[in-house]
Amino acid sequence: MNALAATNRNFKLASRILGLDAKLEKSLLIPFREIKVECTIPKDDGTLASFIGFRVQHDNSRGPMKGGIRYHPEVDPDEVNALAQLMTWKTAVANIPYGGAKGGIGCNPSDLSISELERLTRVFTQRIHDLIGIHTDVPAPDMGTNSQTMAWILDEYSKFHGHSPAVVTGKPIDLGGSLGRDAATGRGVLFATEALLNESGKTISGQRFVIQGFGNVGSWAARLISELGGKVVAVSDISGAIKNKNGLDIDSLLKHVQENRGVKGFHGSDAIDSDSILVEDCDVLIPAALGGVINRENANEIKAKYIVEAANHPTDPEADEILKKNGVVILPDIYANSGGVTVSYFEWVQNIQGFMWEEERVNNELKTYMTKGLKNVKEMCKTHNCDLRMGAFTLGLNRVARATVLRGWEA
Ligand SMILES: NC(=O)C1=CN([C@@H]2O[C@H](COP(=O)(O)OP(=O)(O)OC[C@H]3O[C@@H](n4cnc5c(N)ncnc54)[C@H](O)[C@@H]3O)[C@@H](O)[C@H]2O)C=CC1
Ligand SMILES: O=C(O)CCC(=O)C(=O)O
Repeated sequence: MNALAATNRNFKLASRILGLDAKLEKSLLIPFREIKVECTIPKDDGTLASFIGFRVQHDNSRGPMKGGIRYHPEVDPDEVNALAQLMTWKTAVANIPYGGAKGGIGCNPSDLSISELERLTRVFTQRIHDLIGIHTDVPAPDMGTNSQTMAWILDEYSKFHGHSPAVVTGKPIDLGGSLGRDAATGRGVLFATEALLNESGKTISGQRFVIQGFGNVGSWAARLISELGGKVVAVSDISGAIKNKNGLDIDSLLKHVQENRGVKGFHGSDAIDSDSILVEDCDVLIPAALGGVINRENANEIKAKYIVEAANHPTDPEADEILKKNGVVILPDIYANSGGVTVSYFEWVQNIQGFMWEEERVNNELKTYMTKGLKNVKEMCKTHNCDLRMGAFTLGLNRVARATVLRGWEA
């Protein structure tokens, strides 16, 4: 199922559970604004290359719209729409004062040089600069982008609007980034997993983890899990998949990835088929790469007892049903990966205050938000007798619906 159809389906299920009025439901579903821009750059060899950039601003009833920018060949309008909508529910689940947005450029960043990426980012920023802003829409990194990308956006935006560090988050520390933002999504995944396991008397240590994706989110999750004694038994990235049933040495793997640009060929492991990563034997499966990877084709083969959705929309609704029947517990994306946007919020607050927090404060506040988030989601599950995904969706929708109704529609 396509990402937007899947997201809309979850939205509608949650809306029915809450008994939302049909007109309010329609108003919440339609995005506030969809932007599509042409970005042409000269390549290093002098030839021209054209790309399409998107920014979908889904909802701003609870505050400025917030969400990452993705550089990936599969970026398309439906996917960006779905991701923007998910950001609206995610910021509401986290209870931070934002709405939702997402952007992206259909490109393969590994085919572009650093200077080509810089030109592309600057052209994209020129096209959208008057539609983003500190109190309107605040971008951040996502797949294929990083703190350097945010630095270029900050610089280009500031040419039009004056020095504006709070216009993006996830930027380098030297430009007003927050300590702890780089690790925040992975750390949030760790806190979420810990909170879930603790409910049944389990801890990270002693559990076996499989992680799909070894970029920002997957590698930080792996590092923090192994620091707490969790065994990461298999990981994959675009280069391939590897396994060691006794647990991978994550510190050595991080060095290997830096030197070889991928997990493939890591000496302390055996190579496995990339497609089999999701069905490897483990206690906790963490998808931390693309959307839609858990679907009706592989759901019945999944051996994990828990799935913690570090990626956005990794699980198709059809797979959700199969996994529920098989007793697999899923921590949904709009809660499980909210650590990134939560620390983005701390970064924005620090920029506005002009006061930098210690990393310990950032991490402690993040733990408080993640723990409270699960408690709030579970309360909704109890009230509406539903699973964790619907608990999170009803929590997010209810908060956004209340804000929308309170603001009213007077023209
Ligand atoms: N960066 C952030 O703060 C947040 C990211 N996310 C989500 O987490 C996921 C990962 O994002 P990042 O780590 O930031 O991206 P990244 O670009 O740093 O890393 C992506 C990783 O996925 C791997 N990958 C790509 N295609 C793959 C495939 N077909 N099979 C296996 N691995 C593949 C890449 O090789 C890389 O290791 C995305 O779904 C993103 O939307 C969610 C919340 C916040
Ligand atoms: O940090 C942010 O503002 C957004 C991160 C993001 O794109 C996401 O949570 O999917």
